[in-house]
Amino acid sequence: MAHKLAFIGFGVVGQGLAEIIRDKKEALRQDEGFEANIVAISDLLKGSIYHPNGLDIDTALRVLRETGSLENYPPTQGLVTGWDSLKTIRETNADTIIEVSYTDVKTGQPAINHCKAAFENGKNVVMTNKGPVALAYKELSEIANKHGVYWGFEGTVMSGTPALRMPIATLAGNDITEIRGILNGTTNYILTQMEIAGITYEEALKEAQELGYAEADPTSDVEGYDARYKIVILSNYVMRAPLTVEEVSCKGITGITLRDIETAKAEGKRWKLLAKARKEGNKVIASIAPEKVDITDSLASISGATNAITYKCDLLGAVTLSGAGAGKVETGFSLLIDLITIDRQKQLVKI
Ligand SMILES: NC(=O)C1=CN([C@@H]2O[C@H](COP(=O)(O)OP(=O)(O)OC[C@H]3O[C@@H](n4cnc5c(N)ncnc54)[C@H](OP(=O)(O)O)[C@@H]3O)[C@@H](O)[C@H]2O)C=CC1
Ligand SMILES: N[C@@H](CC=O)C(=O)O
Repeated sequence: MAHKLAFIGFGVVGQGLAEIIRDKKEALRQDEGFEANIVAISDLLKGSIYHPNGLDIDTALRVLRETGSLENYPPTQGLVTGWDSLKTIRETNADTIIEVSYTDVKTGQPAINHCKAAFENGKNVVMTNKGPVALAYKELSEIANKHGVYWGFEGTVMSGTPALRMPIATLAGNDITEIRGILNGTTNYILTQMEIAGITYEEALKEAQELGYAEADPTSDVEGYDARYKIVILSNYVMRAPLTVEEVSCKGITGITLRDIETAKAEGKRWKLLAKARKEGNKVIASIAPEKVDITDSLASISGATNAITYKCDLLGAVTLSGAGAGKVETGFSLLIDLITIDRQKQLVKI
């Protein structure tokens, strides 16, 4: 049966998923038996539309592109406009909420309340918003379990690259004792462009924003807060070890100048914003900080918005995964794989 989707937020990532569903509709139906009907979109400034029978994706994207407001969608019998996020979550006929609003680095709100409202109304949530997972993982997963619904958040770490699903599914049985990686696409893009293209920090940041990599407030990227959320998610979900945001020391890349980059280059080194977590007994020690890594270090060659992560496993040794860390289609894909997972789990239940 087709998923009925309601989008909360319709910026870069939301539109990325909508385009994938539109463009790969036939292939997804044939190859995966996957079908999705977008019934609602609720966005803070771009407006809100709901039709219980479904919206035409192409029309919604075109109307938004041409007029700036979803509410200029052609009026049809049954079309509702103006519902806010909570009303959309509670009162539409959607079975799954796509939560792609801003990540709030202090409170995680209103996305935490969006998740609660969805779960309490028997709806699945798939999201790329990191706040709820970093700040309320235990509480929200308990509520989701209690209501028998699915909570997917693959895209919260390394966009569509399976940084969460891969270790949980295929490294199961290992104790992951250490994680080291580049977990923010914007800062890696900035550092790469400063070195390779010789452009300034400000120019590189502007490019990262134009390419859809940066957070709505890029302070989160450049001060390391985004990577801090991601290492907290990895610790709680992948290492199964409690870690809070306050316990992670955090330094960003704002102090790094073109001159620092040139000096590192002359020394055979390269600046990278590294995220690290290491188990020590029952505790995890974690940090976010820029480091000059040797050019021979496997992370030195990770460039642009690409990210990489090494999991140190007790049975398998070090396993490294690299791939997209940000981007419209890449992160849209992370939502798609969570939706496909819902279908696969339903199939398993049937068997
Ligand atoms: N871009 C990327 O590569 C990645 C992003 N993410 C995460 O995915 C999420 C979405 O990112 P992205 O699409 O790039 O961000 P954008 O800023 O492009 O889009 C976010 C959208 O959410 C809307 N919004 C904010 N608050 C609310 C609310 N309360 N109710 C309804 N809509 C709301 C905004 O509305 P408006 O602008 O109209 O005010 C905006 O359209 C973020 O949490 C981000 O951290 C995760 C991985 C990668
Ligand atoms: N702003 C983030 C987006 C993905 O999480 C980044 O640049 O990595």
